[in-house]
Amino acid sequence: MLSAGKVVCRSFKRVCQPRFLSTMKYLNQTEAINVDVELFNEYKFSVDQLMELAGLSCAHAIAKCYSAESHKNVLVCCGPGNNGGDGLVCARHLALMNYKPAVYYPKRTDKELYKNLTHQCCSMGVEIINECPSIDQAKGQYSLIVDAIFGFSFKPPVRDAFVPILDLLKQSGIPIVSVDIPSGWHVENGPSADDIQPNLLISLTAPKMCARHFTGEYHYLGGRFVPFALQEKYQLCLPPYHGTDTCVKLSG
Ligand SMILES: NC(=O)C1=CN([C@@H]2O[C@H](COP(=O)(O)OP(=O)(O)OC[C@H]3O[C@@H](n4cnc5c(N)ncnc54)[C@H](O)[C@@H]3O)[C@@H](O)[C@H]2O)[C@H](O)CC1
Ligand SMILES: [K+]
Repeated sequence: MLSAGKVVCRSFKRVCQPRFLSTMKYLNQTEAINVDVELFNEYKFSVDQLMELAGLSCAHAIAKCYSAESHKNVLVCCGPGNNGGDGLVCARHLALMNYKPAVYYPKRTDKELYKNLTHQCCSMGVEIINECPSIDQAKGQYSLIVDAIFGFSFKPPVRDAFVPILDLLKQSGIPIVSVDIPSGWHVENGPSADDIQPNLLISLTAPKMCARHFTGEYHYLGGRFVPFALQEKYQLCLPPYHGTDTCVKLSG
């Protein structure tokens, strides 16, 4: 018999502790890529579908930690891959939730999906800035920075084009929200000494191994789209989402 507060993860043979932190799986880079590939190839999700849910869950996690009243002006930094796409979606939803996001998207991906996401942001009045702001400019204009630069496909070291924006994140002192992976961190081994230190980490699908090194204020899980059979196959032992929530607090 189970003691109070313990829960069997659906049909797993494992018992998860309250808040699931002790048994929840932290994926290595290959596992993260494999789950992603299965979602697309076996379950036939399109990238647009998952990106929309991922980006929406990020906007919701941000709203739970930083209100639009206290953190209205948000700089959303978008990288060249799907992590950057999550950032574009997140920016659009933040705008709908009464934040005033601005997007910095230095290496734009030449694909229809990314062009459409950028177009949607522009059409909804989200400012797209072309120059990396200086530290003083950023401090004067933004109270929150969303880091959607690199996700689970990042391979160190950071290439030159992204050094200025990562330096800004390291040096401005503005609270950082990292989408899935704190950019620049090794996906499995975590940060080196001078890497960014986000205040909020939003892991998507399931946390990656680097999240064990996260010491910031809030850790959330988003991307509520993983079919139960896939959760079982990878023994993810995810925490239960509450009601209709798109994200769930892991710590903070
Ligand atoms: N199933 C899911 O969990 C979903 C996750 N989503 C998000 O997608 C990213 C992973 O996306 P992917 O396109 O595979 O990779 P990245 O965004 O991490 O970036 C690839 C991009 O970055 C370039 N790059 C890699 N290393 C470097 C480097 N050292 N310097 C500069 N540039 C680098 C590379 O060339 C590519 O252009 C995941 O984390 C989630 O955020 C989906 O949105 C939904 C499904
Ligand atoms: K990121």
